[in-house]
Amino acid sequence: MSTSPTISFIGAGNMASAIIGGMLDNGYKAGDIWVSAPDDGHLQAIRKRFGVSVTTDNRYCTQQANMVVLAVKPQVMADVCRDIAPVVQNTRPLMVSIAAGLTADTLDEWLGGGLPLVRVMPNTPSLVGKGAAGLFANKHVKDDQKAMVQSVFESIGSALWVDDENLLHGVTALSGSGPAYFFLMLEALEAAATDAGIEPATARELAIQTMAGAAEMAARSEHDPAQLKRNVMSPGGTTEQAVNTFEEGGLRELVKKAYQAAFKRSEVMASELAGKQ
Ligand SMILES: NC(=O)C1=CN([C@@H]2O[C@H](COP(=O)(O)OP(=O)(O)OC[C@H]3O[C@@H](n4cnc5c(N)ncnc54)[C@H](OP(=O)(O)O)[C@@H]3O)[C@@H](O)[C@H]2O)C=CC1
Ligand SMILES: O=C(O)[C@@H]1CCC=N1
Repeated sequence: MSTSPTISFIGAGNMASAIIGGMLDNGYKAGDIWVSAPDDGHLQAIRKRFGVSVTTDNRYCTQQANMVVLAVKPQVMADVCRDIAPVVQNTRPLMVSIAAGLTADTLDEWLGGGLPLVRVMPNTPSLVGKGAAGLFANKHVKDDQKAMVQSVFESIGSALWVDDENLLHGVTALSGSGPAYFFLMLEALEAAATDAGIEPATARELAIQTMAGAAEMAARSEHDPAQLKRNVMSPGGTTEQAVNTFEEGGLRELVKKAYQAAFKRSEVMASELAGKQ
């Protein structure tokens, strides 16, 4: 990390906690991080857990920072942005939104206009340094500001830029929502193995280690996932039976439908919330 910006998070929920936890494990200092949210009890828990500075005052939190991360639900974003607009129009920090759906133009309008703004679609594995984030910069963002936000998200995983903002719908449906798809797979595998008599704790550990091992292999291997799958499928063996069952049950089509449902929801949120007063 070349610089040490002060970074303020507006919102202290699942995603802010995941990003902050990952940053602190990867070289960022608690003293450079501020967090604001309405519930002081919740904030005190965050302060104890991470040692960051906290306040219930979004404007005060915003004022401290070179980089302000908007980490509230899309539905409250308009009110939050309008409230801090006078501050950011004065201090002109780099604004970063991690909200699903909301476009850079909509956010910039709520913030009073003309601000450098990066939209990031991160995911919760950021907490363990294994995040995957897609990033889009509006036209006001300078190269050093791009480097600043990239440095934050690279400290907690992969950070890849897209040059067309519409592609963030596709990133949201892939890596933003994606951890939930794999958690669902873990739940289902664990349940099947437990039904077959394996102790729940044993089933969970074997399932998790298998998923982590498969992901690590896919990341490191020169082969594509299809080949890696074939390498497990001995002709006439057990895996073939399971994979055929998935294929006959329409797993690929189901995954595509699920992906498209998430994509569509991101688009709908963008257009519904753009008109919010
Ligand atoms: N969860 C995920 O996997 C991902 C989420 N996102 C995006 O991240 C954003 C946050 O999601 P997530 O962390 O899951 O949501 P959470 O509900 O966990 O957190 C929302 C936070 O916003 C705070 N908040 C509510 N109103 C205000 C306000 N007026 N001012 C300041 N803070 C406020 C809440 O405060 P309090 O603590 O007091 O209740 C809470 O801390 C969303 O926009 C979502 O689209 C993006 C990628 C992945
Ligand atoms: O479900 C959501 O809307 C957010 C965005 C991606 C992951 N969680």
